[in-house]
Amino acid sequence: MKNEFMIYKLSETVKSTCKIESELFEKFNVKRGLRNADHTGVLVGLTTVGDVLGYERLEDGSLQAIPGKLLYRGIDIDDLVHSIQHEKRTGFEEVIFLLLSGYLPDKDELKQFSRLLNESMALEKQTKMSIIQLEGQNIMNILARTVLEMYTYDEAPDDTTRENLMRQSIDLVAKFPAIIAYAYNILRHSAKGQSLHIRHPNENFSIAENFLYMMKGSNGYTNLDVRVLDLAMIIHAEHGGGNNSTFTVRVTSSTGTDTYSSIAAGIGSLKGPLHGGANLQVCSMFEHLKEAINDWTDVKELDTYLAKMLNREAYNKAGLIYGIGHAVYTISDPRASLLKEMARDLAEEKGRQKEFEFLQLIEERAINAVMSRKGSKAKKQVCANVDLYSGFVYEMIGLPKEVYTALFAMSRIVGWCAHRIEELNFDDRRIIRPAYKNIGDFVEFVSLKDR
Ligand SMILES: CC(=O)SCCNC(=O)CCNC(=O)[C@H](O)C(C)(C)COP(=O)(O)OP(=O)(O)OC[C@H]1O[C@@H](n2cnc3c(N)ncnc32)[C@H](O)[C@@H]1OP(=O)(O)O
Ligand SMILES: O=C([O-])CC(=O)C(=O)O
Repeated sequence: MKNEFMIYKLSETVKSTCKIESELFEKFNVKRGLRNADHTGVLVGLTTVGDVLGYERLEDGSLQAIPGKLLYRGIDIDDLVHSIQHEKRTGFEEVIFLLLSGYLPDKDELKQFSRLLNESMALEKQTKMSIIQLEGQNIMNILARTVLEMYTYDEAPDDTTRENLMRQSIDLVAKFPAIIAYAYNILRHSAKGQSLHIRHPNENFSIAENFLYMMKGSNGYTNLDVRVLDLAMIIHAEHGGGNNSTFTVRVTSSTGTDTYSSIAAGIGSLKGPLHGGANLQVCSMFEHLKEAINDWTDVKELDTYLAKMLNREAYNKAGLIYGIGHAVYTISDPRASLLKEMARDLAEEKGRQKEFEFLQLIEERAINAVMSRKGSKAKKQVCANVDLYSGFVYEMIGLPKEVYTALFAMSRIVGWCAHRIEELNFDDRRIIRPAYKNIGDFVEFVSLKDR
């Protein structure tokens, strides 16, 4: 038997071994996707890091949809972003401080903390060499592998004391930009034959500026690009304990494993097209719709096409419209609204209003398409999520699509670390270990000679 046939034969068995009747989930009261019947999440933990609000529970137990709110250590991100924007400065460093420590730094603390971050940004020679050797296509996989390798260069990799966790967290947050920028430059060099630049991070730059500098060199970006990237990073930094990647970090942390193993698992989760990888999916979908729709203002033409997409007849036949829908948010995702504001302003500046307006129309008609498809059975309102406008914003500041999901990781590493520290430091903590009911039959063992 050829190896291919053996693989085919084994994979055919999956048809029956993975078949689980839908009714059984209800019969055994299984919360599919850890979700209650009304689509709200099953409560599995308590946190003080972030809060994600999309609905209110009324006294009679029913749900009331509300405009989305996101709090970082109790502070509304709308307020954080708007005040930093108003002051025309960068603020990611103070958000890192806030999320890791629980309070906003004063001027001296921020200065010292920023210096500590800057001093930790450069990569070890060995790490640089192994990124060069990897030269892979997917930067998320290179990031995960590099993080796992950082274990080797850490003198106390398995130490889970508070101080060591904080040191490792700061180190990871500081090093992600260089890992991602180097991985991209090596990819560009090997895949597109362009000159290879490995720029040393500048100790006087913010994280956002350092990333742009390491990606593109000092003449490759403007002050506005730095501020836009900084705000986008603030917006993506944290999203409660229940989002798939943070929960993955909390689940793995609950075993007491090392920081690098746990963060690499979070990166793997974030890469998925239903989670952080959706920002890349939105870009491909937007490119596709720009081609497929003749008149970008024709609502009927777009509606017909979106209905085909939901019917699995068009685009990638997944039946999804990327950048739409959220497990918690109903009326709006506050981050999508902030990114949309940024996209509108940038589009005006860069003369790309037509594309912005088309994306905005896609948002409106896609929400309508998903809701109409559900009709009276719709349990929940859908809205645009954080991934709908982020890629368009990144593209307008000249960043290549290969780094979009990695940029999400470059921000969310902060939330992951804050949650890991919490998971390992509250009293009465316990390994996370839910249950799966086995619905298979009991089978008698048959010895090899009798099979
Ligand atoms: C950073 C982030 O992770 S943000 C999310 C990024 N992901 C995407 O943009 C991918 C597209 N969106 C989706 O797949 C989903 O909306 C998710 C995965 C984000 C959330 O999924 P869920 O929590 O299961 O959504 P929710 O419970 O609100 O589902 C409501 C219904 O609308 C449907 N729906 C929700 N979003 C979409 C969508 N974008 N396209 C088609 N149908 C959708 C769901 O299939 C569900 O149908 P069902 O009741 O028959 O199961
Ligand atoms: O909360 C979620 O399920 C996904 C999300 O938006 C995020 O992690 O930013």
